[in-house]
Amino acid sequence: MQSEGSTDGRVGDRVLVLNPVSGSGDHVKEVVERGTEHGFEIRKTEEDGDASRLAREAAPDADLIAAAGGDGTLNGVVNGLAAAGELETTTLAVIPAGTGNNFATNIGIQGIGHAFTVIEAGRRRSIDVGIANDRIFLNSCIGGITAEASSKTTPESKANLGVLAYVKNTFETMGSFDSLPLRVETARGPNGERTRAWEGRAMFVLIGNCRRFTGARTAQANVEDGLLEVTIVEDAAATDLLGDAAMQTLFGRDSNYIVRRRAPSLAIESRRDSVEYSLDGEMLKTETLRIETISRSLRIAVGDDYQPDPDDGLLP
Ligand SMILES: Nc1ncnc2c1ncn2[C@@H]1O[C@H](COP(=O)(O)OP(=O)(O)OP(=O)(O)O)[C@@H](O)[C@H]1O
Repeated sequence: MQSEGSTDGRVGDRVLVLNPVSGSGDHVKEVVERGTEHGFEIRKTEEDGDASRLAREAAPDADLIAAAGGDGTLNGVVNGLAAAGELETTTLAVIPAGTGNNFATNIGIQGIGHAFTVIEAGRRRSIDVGIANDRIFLNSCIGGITAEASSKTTPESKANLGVLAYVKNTFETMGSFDSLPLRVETARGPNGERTRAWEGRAMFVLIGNCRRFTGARTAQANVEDGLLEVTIVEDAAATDLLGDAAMQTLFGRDSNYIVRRRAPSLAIESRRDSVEYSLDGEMLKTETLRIETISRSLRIAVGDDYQPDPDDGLLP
């Protein structure tokens, strides 16, 4: 671990966890300069797992932890806060320095400079986080995406399409895709009684905490309602899934292949082998996945464009 901006070796009130290789890797100088100016102690990640470890170590003493990197770095930092038991007591700031920066966009943060303006002057909100088995996700948990496809997604494609890029990429890299025999049980009430079940062959299961995947009126879901947006993409072997138009058909509001639910918790069971899930881009392999939200549990600095209820005032 390298540390900059520290005067006495103790963790300061403000700690910035910096991934120096995320995105195109040209953000380091600006983040270090601005971070130091704003009183942050800077800790750079050196390998996988560092974002979580550094955040966990810093959380007991820090009031504010900033994550500079992409969605993966942010995911690590939030998991570190949770591991330290400081999810609700340490404020998180997001400095977008990744490829897609999906989460930063969702909370109204438009760039590195803007992130520091938000840190000093922006609102604080308490938002929901998702937990899949014992791991936290902020944006999404996606089943049916392989690590191979995830790693081959190009930066351009990620920036333009977000999660759809992963879906499209899976088809492009694999040629064909063996759908997953799954049972998905969603709960209706917050106390977890599972009331609805779907069973069949799914190509993908997408669980969104704060981002609408498709057919969306807005780019952001409600991140303070204690609900997850569940989208099951049923096997559609006959469809040509490679074109953008076909993707639109597949994900459009009226598609026959899509099952949509909103639920505070759910369980996904594989009827065959383990399934690979992507949690904000970080992979997890398991046969059974239990997912729930912890409502309004993460205190976070948000930009002016962030809307607590993005549907408010829109026609149904
Ligand atoms: N110093 C480092 N050298 C190499 N890899 C690193 C280093 N620090 C972190 N990593 C790796 O970076 C990955 C996280 O990257 P991150 O998701 O933040 O950026 P990105 O992929 O460019 O952006 P996005 O997820 O927004 O598309 C983690 O898998 C982690 O293992």
